[in-house]
Amino acid sequence: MSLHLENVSVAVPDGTGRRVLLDEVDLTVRAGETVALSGASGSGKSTLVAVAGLLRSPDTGRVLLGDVDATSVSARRRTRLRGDLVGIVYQSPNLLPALTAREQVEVVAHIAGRLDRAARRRAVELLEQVGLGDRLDARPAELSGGERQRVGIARALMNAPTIVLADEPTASLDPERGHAVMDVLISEARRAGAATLVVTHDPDQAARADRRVHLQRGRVLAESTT
Ligand SMILES: Nc1ncnc2c1ncn2[C@@H]1O[C@H](COP(=O)(O)OP(=O)(O)OP(=O)(O)O)[C@@H](O)[C@H]1O
Repeated sequence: MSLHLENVSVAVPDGTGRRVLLDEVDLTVRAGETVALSGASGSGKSTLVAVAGLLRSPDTGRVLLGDVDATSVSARRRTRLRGDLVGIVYQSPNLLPALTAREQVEVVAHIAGRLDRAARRRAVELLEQVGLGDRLDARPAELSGGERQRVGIARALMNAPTIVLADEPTASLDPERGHAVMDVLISEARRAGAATLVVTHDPDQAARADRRVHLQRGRVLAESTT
C-alpha cells in the first residue's frame, strides 16, 4: 500500500501571526519503497511524520493510505486506520520496564484484542528477524540501546503495517549500531512490502534508502534517487 501526502500544509499560531510548519508538501512513498527524509532541525520532519502517521491532521491537503483518504474520515475511523495500517518507530522506543522483549511486542496484539497463539509466534519471529532470538525474556534494563531499538522495530512491525514511519530511529545509537539498526528496519520493511519513510540526518543511512527527500522550512526541496 502506498502513502501519498497531497498538498499538505500545517500552521500554528505564532504571536499575532501564523507559523507555517509544512507548506504544500507533496510526497509519495510506494509500497515496498523506502524514502529517507532529511532536513535541518525545525524544518518540519517530525510534523510530517505525525501527519503521515495520522497523529496530527493537516490544515489543508490530503493524506492517502492506498486509496483511502484518511483526512476525510471520522476521528474514530482514523484511529482504526492507524492501528491497522501504520507502524511507527520512535527516536527512543519507550519500552515498559516490567515487560520482557517478547511481551513488549505482544502488547500490540493484546491492545488490538488479538493476542492468540499465532500472534505470540509472530512476536517471536519478529524478534528473531531483528536478531534478538536469544533475548526474548530480557527486560529493557538488561538490553543495550541498540537492542532496545530493535525491540521497538519488532513492535512497530507487529501489526503487519503497510506504512512504516521512523523518526530518527538511530539518533541515540553510535554509528555502527545505528547502521545495523537501520539495515534491519529497511530490510524488514522491504520484506513486508511496506511503504517506509525514515527520518535521518546521516547521509550514509539515507543512502540505504531507495530515494531521498529533503525538507527546508516546511517545503520539499529536492528528491534524489540513491
Ligand atoms: N505545536 C507547535 N506550536 C508551535 N511550534 C511548533 C509546534 N510544533 C512544532 N513547532 C515548531 O515547528 C517547527 C518544525 O518542528 P518539527 O519538530 O517538525 O521539526 P524537525 O525537522 O522534526 O526538527 P528536529 O530535527 O529538531 O526534530 C519547529 O520550529 C518547531 O519548534
